[in-house]
Amino acid sequence: MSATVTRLVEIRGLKVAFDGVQVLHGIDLDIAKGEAVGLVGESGCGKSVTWLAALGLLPGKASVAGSVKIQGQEFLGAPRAALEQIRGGRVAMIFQDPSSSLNPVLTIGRQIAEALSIHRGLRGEAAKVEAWRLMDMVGIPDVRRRFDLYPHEFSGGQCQRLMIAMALAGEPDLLIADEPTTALDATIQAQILDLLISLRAETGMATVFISHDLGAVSQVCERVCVMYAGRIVEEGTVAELFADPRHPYTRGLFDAIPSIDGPRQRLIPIAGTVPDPRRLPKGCSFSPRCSRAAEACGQELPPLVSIGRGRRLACCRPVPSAAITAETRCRIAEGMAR
Ligand SMILES: Nc1ncnc2c1ncn2[C@@H]1O[C@H](COP(=O)(O)OP(=O)(O)OP(=O)(O)O)[C@@H](O)[C@H]1O
Repeated sequence: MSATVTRLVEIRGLKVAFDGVQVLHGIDLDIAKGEAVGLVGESGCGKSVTWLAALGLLPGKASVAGSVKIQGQEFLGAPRAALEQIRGGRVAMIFQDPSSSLNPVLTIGRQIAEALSIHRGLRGEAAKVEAWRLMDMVGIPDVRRRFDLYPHEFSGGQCQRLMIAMALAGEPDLLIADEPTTALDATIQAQILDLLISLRAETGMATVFISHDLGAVSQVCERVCVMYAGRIVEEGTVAELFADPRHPYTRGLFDAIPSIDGPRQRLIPIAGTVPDPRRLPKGCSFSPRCSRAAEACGQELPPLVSIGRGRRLACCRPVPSAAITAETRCRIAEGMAR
């Protein structure tokens, strides 16, 4: 975990339930200033809910407990006005489908200018000039003309760039990018990843990158948290985790990366599916799918414990370090290089 002095976000014991069904079981997570952290795991593991809960964006039926401090200020249960001031300002979030977040009946320029007015008090010509600068910064060509276009006049990749421009309007300390490239084709995905990397270098903002794609995470992030069934099960720097994944689930995610090397290497999907939060198995939630599970794994829930500086693991029978096969290493290297 990061030193207190550089801590931007401190999440402790974050729990979420919908209609009495618990989907998040006590997340502890720190983000340091300027750091890029990836959250990976299969669909339904709780990656999005973690951040929607942290930012007070879940629907009213959700019950949320724990503590979320951003720059030392408690976020959970804070008055609505305080939340709104921080959201979109010091903390911004972008989503998978930019077209659903952009207003189709307002020009792009007006939407960015509005964000600048709310978060930085800019109006008129000053807002326009700053909007041009932001559009240019995210790689939109011919910004003066395009300022007056509507969202449908931009491609999917450009709409994601524009969403990022709007997110930057509040000069955020933290950008949460929830599957920002999933809806885009491979070439555009790579361009958006490059953009996120260069913007972080330029602005110094911290980034949380939520993704199924371990390769993309390795490009954008320094640290990764692997989530399963509403819990963090493994955490480490990209270098450590990719060289030595200890949780059988993390290892399974690596084995399930499609190989670009054709049929010579088989993709090995993780057997079974993420459990329904209403019917979580006893003990370790991953144990019914785990090839290493022993009897004890179905009895006791392994706590998330530190196994080294910045490294955490929740597993009774971790993969021995030496057990990573050459084939898995090859997949990992391919994933990182992509
Ligand atoms: N509004 C909601 N009402 C009820 N259950 C919800 C709601 N939002 C999320 N959930 C449940 O919470 C759990 C975690 O969902 P979440 O969206 O965080 O998963 P995820 O890991 O982000 O998956 P994906 O990659 O598909 O977005 C899932 O079981 C999901 O069905």
